Parts: sequence; C-alpha cells; structure tokens
Amino acid sequence: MHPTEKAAVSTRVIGLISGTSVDGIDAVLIEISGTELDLKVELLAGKTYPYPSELREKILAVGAGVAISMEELAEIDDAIAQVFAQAAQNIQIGHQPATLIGSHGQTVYHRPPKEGAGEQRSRGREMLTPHSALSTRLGYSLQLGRGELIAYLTGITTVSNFRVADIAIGGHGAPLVPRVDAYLLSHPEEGRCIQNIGGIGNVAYIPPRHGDWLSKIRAWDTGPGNSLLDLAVEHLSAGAKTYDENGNWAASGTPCHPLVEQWLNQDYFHLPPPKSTGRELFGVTYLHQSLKDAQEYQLNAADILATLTELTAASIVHSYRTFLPEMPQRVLLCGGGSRNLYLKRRLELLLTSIPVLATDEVGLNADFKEAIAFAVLGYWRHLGIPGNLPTATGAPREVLLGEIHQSQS
Ligand SMILES: Nc1ncnc2c1ncn2[C@@H]1O[C@H](COP(=O)(O)OP(=O)(O)OP(=O)(O)O)[C@@H](O)[C@H]1O
Ligand SMILES: CC(=O)N[C@H]1[C@@H]2OC[C@@H](O2)[C@@H](O)[C@@H]1O[C@H](C)C(=O)O
Repeated sequence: MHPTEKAAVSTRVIGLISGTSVDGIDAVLIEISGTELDLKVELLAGKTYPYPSELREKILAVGAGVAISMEELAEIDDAIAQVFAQAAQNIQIGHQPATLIGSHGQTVYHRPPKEGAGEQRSRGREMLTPHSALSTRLGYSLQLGRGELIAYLTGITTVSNFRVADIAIGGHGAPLVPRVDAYLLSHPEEGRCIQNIGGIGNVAYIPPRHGDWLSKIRAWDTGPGNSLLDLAVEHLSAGAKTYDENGNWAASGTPCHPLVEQWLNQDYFHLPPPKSTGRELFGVTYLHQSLKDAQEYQLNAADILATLTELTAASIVHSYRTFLPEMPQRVLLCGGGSRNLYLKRRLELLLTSIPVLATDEVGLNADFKEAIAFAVLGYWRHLGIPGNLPTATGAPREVLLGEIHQSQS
C-alpha cells in the first residue's frame, strides 16, 4: 500500500513526551493530514500533566546518576508508562478517540556516539564483527515508559523508542524534531532557525524551501536551556521555587560577562555539529561548578541567575555564528524557555536585528511543538516514512524511527 493510502486511515494521533526538565507529560491530540510537503496538523487538545512528585524525584535522581537496582528501574519504567497512558486517556476526553500514539517517553540517560562511529558503521554491515561494532562506541539513549504497556493500557497502537534506530547506525538519535520542523515551519523565501528552549536547547536551521533545501538543514543541541536555571532557582530559593517565572529574578540582576566568556570556552560549545547533549553534562555537577565560579566574582543570587541566563542566550547565538552557513532571517522560539521574557530579551539583543518570535506566531503551538512532533514521527513510522535527518543526527542515512506496539484490543 502506498503511504498516502494508509494516511487516510489514521489521522487522529496522540503525541506524548516528557522532556529533560522532567516537569510533566506534554500530551496532544492532533488531526494529521498529508505526509511530508503537504503535511498539516491541527491541535485539538494539548495539556501538561504533572508527574506525581515522588516519581519525579526518582526520575531526577536516576537522571543525575544515582545508582538504582534493576528492580527499581523496572518499577520506574512501568510507573512512567502508566502515567503516560493516563495522559493519553485524559487528552481524548470530549473528542473522537485517536487511532495511534507516538510516545517519546522519559529520557533518563543520553550518551552521544564517539566521533567517527557513523563513518565506521556506514562502511557496511558485512565488515562488522560484533566486537568491532562495539568498539566504535555507538551512542546510547534511554527513554523510559515502555510502549507495550501504553498500547495495552490505552488499547491504542503505540510507537515508542524513537531514538534507537538512528543510534544503531552511528547517529546521535537526537535531535529528531527537525524533520518535522522542516515540513511544518519552512518558508519559501526565508531562512529560519527554530530554537527549542527546553531543559536543553536545540536548533534547526531551515533554509528557504527550494532546490535541495532538505539536505541543507542543520540542527544540533545548543547546550543548556532551562536545566541549569531551574536547578539554580531551586538551590538559591532553598526549594521554595522551581523556575524563574518570566525571568523576573534574573532580570533583577546583572550578568557577569567575563564569567560567561569563561564558560563559553567549554569544549561542547566548540564541537562542530552534529552534536547532542543532556543533563549528564549540563546538570547538577555543572551547576555546582558554576556556583563556585560565581563565588569568585562575589555574585549575588540575582546576578547568578542573570549570568546563567546569559550563558543560555550566548551559547545559542555563539553556535549560530560559528556553525551556520549564514545567519537566519528569523528566529522562532518554542519550549518553556520561550516564556522567559528576560531570556528572550537577551537573545534579541545578541541577535541584533534578527526578529525573534514564538512559533505560535506562525501557527504552531510553542508549548506543545515537541509533543506534536512525536505524534507526527509515530504517524510517519506507521506509514513507513523515515523520521531522522542525517544532517541533524549525524547518521549515515535516513531510517524508520520507532518500534510499533500493536494494540491487542
Ligand atoms: N513562564 C515561564 N517563565 C520562565 N520559564 C518558564 C516559564 N514557563 C516554563 N518555563 C521553563 O520551561 C521549562 C520547561 O520547558 P519544556 O517543557 O519545554 O522543557 P522540556 O520539554 O522538559 O525540555 P527538552 O526540550 O529539553 O526535552 C521549565 O522547567 C521552566 O524552566
Ligand atoms: C536524548 C533527549 O531526550 N534529547 C532531547 C533533549 O531535549 C532537547 C534536546 O535535548 C533534544 O536533542 C532532544 O529532544 C528533542 C525532542 C529532539 O529530539 O528533537
């Protein structure tokens, strides 16, 4: 069957993701039509369902590298699947039911591949013995909330484990949203950067949509988004606050530019794309070092937050200037960080005359764009359409992303 014939069958899709901020499950119910260039999505419902606090604490601890037993891991895996399944049930209330779920799950570990893993893998399967395959040191990325259980609990066919296929052939398995961005947010004449500011930041540069535009897309993780800010706010408020609402606290301080320059010397910011990162690098250990550095400059709490916010903004703009073939004509923000008005102002200042808008302003919801993307990726998997962009993940070729778990009902 041709993909477009199958497309008519499953158009109502649920997307589920909890990102690196671990703030809750973003769930969407969308209506999808078309496949790629004619792809259209309509958001019917979108909601964030907070994690039960005990489960959130456990996820954060695992993500921070705290050792747990296999039994505890199994329990967390299924607890996450259960709350994801519940979110899928709730998002359908008052609507016609969905026929497919694309569930990203919860990342608890992400290790990029060692440089060159992609090239070695692309030389051909026949040349690899199990030993040499391992010695290339592929990436590894673990998303919990197993799809089989979500499919069983909801009675809806579920696509999950999106990152492993790209990683198995030498890619980073991230970022995966850029291919969806390309079809939903490209413009015939305008080069655009789609900048997600979640726990981690990532960008997709999408050149004007003509010629071989798809192969000219560039995407990578820019570094910290809100991950360090959230940790710092929790620490500096002694647990009273979890994030810097609208960036108000940071806005009352002054960024320490020499410290930002010092932090920007870090290897990650100079590594050429494709590249990906996570809380393993920009997490608790990084924050503790940053707080020590800040002490040397005698920064107060507001100055520390202003300086960390500046690191997020400066690392984004520095990466555009260093790695893009040309600067974009427009930057479109999404993710929770797009609500941080102080961060947005700093970005605008550093980007000088380039307009910075939210994706909402071009018709795509900025809070739920990632959940929408995983609904589309699940739909593409169902239709047999590849989901990765080799220029974004570093994989040697396009592959089908995700494992399909058929509903048994
Ligand atoms: N009004 C606001 N003001 C400032 N920051 C905000 C606001 N709303 C959300 N945020 C920030 O956004 C974060 C959540 O963003 P988001 O849901 O995009 O992250 P995520 O999906 O977990 O991350 P990732 O894209 O890395 O997977 C919160 O932890 C908070 O720091
Ligand atoms: C391993 C993992 O979960 N990575 C996330 C994370 O959050 C932002 C950034 O790091 C991005 O590369 C990726 O998420 C989005 C959804 C992506 O794959 O496009």
